[in-house]
Amino acid sequence: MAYTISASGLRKRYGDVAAVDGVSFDVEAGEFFGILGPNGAGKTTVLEIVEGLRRADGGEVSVLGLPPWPRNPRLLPRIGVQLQSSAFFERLTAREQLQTFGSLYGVPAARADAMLEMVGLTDKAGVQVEKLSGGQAQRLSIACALVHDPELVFLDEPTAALDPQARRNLWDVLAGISTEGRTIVLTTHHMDEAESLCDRVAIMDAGRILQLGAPAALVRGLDAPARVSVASGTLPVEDARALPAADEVADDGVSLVVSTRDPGAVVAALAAKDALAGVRIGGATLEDVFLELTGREYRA
Ligand SMILES: Nc1ncnc2c1ncn2[C@@H]1O[C@H](COP(=O)(O)OP(=O)(O)OP(=O)(O)O)[C@@H](O)[C@H]1O
Repeated sequence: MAYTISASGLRKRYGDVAAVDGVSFDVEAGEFFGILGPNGAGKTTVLEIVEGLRRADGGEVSVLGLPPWPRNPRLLPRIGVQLQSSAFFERLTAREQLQTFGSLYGVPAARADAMLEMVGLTDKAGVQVEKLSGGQAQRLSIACALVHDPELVFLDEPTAALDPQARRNLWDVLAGISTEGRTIVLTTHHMDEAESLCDRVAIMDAGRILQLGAPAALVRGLDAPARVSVASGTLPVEDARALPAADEVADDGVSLVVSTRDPGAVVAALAAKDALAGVRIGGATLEDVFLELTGREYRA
């Protein structure tokens, strides 16, 4: 099968730092693919190599069947790139900014308004870019990356520095653009973002891919216990330890948390004791996968 992106054995070194240390992955057409990892993991460097912005020291990469390096003009109309720091013309309005980008690709000026609507910025069409909020500017930069209707889109930490609500709004936009067979590659250091948006994720750390797969498959592969929590003081810790199917119990003064492989049995036993105040049940997450892989807390 012809992959939209095929990378094998990519390497890039900056002085003593092996920023990318043998990275291989394939992305299928129409996939929403995430590269997930903490700061400095090498995500941006991988993306830049694939985009044709940076030359690898070693390895092979093909994008839409073509080598991206040396910079390949035939690829440019087919890919959209949203960089971490967007270079806007600050005095232009949001609409003018999009029209300017679009004109580089021969896109009709009218498309600017359709793009503004897609990212929820119609009411900001006449506002100068320098007056947009961080979240609005991020949405505009995504619209700029999409103005020429590329079949493959790269988004480098599109929700960085956004508040939780703006992040959620942007997730809706990103889920929306992942249609019509478009392929999206996104880097993020938010586990929940990758879990919610991506068909498959590559978890990177220190220049390597540690694990690659569908988020749910990675989490299921862990076979990690679920956590049932109730408000602290709802029942004594000793009683919680005696519950059927309780593996571990911890009480931090706010919540009493029972780790278990059988959350149904724990909840039923708590119900029988009338001890369900503030009950919550949580399964393992990608964060647990990262912890398992690296033996340490995730450092975003
Ligand atoms: N132009 C450069 N010159 C020297 N070192 C660099 C350069 N770009 C990146 N590095 C180093 O390479 C490593 C990987 O950086 P990279 O930006 O690819 O990571 P990242 O996962 O994208 O991080 P972040 O989440 O902070 O963007 C880091 O140690 C970084 O300091």
